[in-house]
Amino acid sequence: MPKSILAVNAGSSSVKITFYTFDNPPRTIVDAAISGITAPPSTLKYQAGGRKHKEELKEKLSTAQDAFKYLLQRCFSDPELSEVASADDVEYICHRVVHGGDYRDAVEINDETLGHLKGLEDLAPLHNFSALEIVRLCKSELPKVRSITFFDSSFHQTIPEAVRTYPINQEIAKANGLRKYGFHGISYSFILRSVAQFLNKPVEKTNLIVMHIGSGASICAIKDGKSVDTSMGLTPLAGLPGATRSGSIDPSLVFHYTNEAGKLSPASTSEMHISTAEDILNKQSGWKALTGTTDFAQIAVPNPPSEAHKLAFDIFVDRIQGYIGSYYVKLNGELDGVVFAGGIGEKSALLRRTLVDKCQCLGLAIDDVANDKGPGDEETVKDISKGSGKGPRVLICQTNEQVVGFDSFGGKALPRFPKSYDYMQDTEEWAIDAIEGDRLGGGGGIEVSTVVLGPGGSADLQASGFRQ
Ligand SMILES: Nc1ncnc2c1ncn2[C@@H]1O[C@H](COP(=O)(O)OP(=O)(O)O)[C@@H](O)[C@H]1O
Ligand SMILES: CC(=O)OP(=O)(O)O
Ligand SMILES: [Mg+2]
Repeated sequence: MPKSILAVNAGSSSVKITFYTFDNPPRTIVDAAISGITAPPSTLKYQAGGRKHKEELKEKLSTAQDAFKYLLQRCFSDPELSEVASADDVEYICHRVVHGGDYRDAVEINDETLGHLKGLEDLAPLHNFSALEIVRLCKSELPKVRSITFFDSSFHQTIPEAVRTYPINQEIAKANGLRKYGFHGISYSFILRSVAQFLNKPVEKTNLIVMHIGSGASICAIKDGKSVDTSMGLTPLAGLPGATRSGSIDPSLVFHYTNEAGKLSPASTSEMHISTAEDILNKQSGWKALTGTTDFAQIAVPNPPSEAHKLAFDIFVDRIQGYIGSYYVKLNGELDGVVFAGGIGEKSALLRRTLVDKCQCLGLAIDDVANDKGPGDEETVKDISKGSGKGPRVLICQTNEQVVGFDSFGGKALPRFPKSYDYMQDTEEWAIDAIEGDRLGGGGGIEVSTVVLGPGGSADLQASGFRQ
């Protein structure tokens, strides 16, 4: 029986896994997620074929590793899932890792790469630690399955030097890797391809301002298909506020907030170190600190339940508006579209309308009916602009961080795809572009093997190829 690909997305409080077939396009075999790991009881969502299931779990799952083991067992023991009955049915495990440091491409896990990634753990403690715990678990307990890590930061390697450099002592900055990295890149890469295809434009001629706004929120300026700036920085804390994150603040604020700022937080473990300041700004700020809820659906309502809820909404709108203005100028006003994505971006019609109204001077306008309706289940990109096509489009994109792009896995042949380049001739133009693209590190004489997982219906393998 052909083997499957397992995609894993370990967040700070949730773990999501999806098994895909190797078909073209790939079929989702099963989608399973556990949320609320840090705030029990945990909730399981499970979807396989036509079966959908949600339950509160009695089991105490306090770490991402526990949640991953539980999910894996649940899938392997499902009698209706003959395709994934054990680890023998899995060829690759593709992990979303938020911080990839200087890695431009996805990497296969071995002792060397794992050692390097361990060195980055402290830079994204809320994210990398849980992802790498799962990578380590896979390495020890599923040793025959190859693990490949895909980085949120890779997409932003194109950010120019003046944008990514902090004006601090450069020797110290270089020695410690202190620069802007940017995150949510797996999502931005999916959105870029989906939107370019939707607008019928080549990726490398597409200019967008994209918002990935969920419980972690960021915004990205994309010029000619490349990230030129993004709001997150050295860590995912910078930029926009989020469910529990402050976003950008005056850095000296922490020393006025508490004189314990530099001490280790009680949340630290022997392997994971978080300072008190990091803990406060990452986990005890944002909507939660302002309103008591981390659920933006309770904040983005026409009649907010309190002044604090209204303030939280206004703060978010203000910060996003500031970035849109700045990025519009950075893109020289040459903008194809403004894209809303992520849990809030995809679901909050109120936030979209408020923001677009505030950005009217840039030529943005929204169609209220289309905006209120939002995208259908199968609609990856939806145009909600008003007017006949003049001015930048206002779009919603239902992003997908599970469908990681193998396109950046340059320089290594994936044995499951020993197909010739011909295999791709009938695929979408953009997929071929991606194979040819410079981010692949491909080109004359270098062996490149690529599987581009991209948009289109239910999110999908668009092409696979192999080139000498
Ligand atoms: N209808 C809605 N209006 C506003 N926010 C919403 C709505 N539905 C969900 N959300 C918010 O989306 C966020 C989750 O976004 P998501 O991108 O899925 O999260 P994560 O960053 O955890 O991956 C939560 O803050 C949730 O409250
Ligand atoms: C990078 C980041 O903030 O990720 P998430 O939105 O999943 O927390
Ligand atoms: Mg997210």
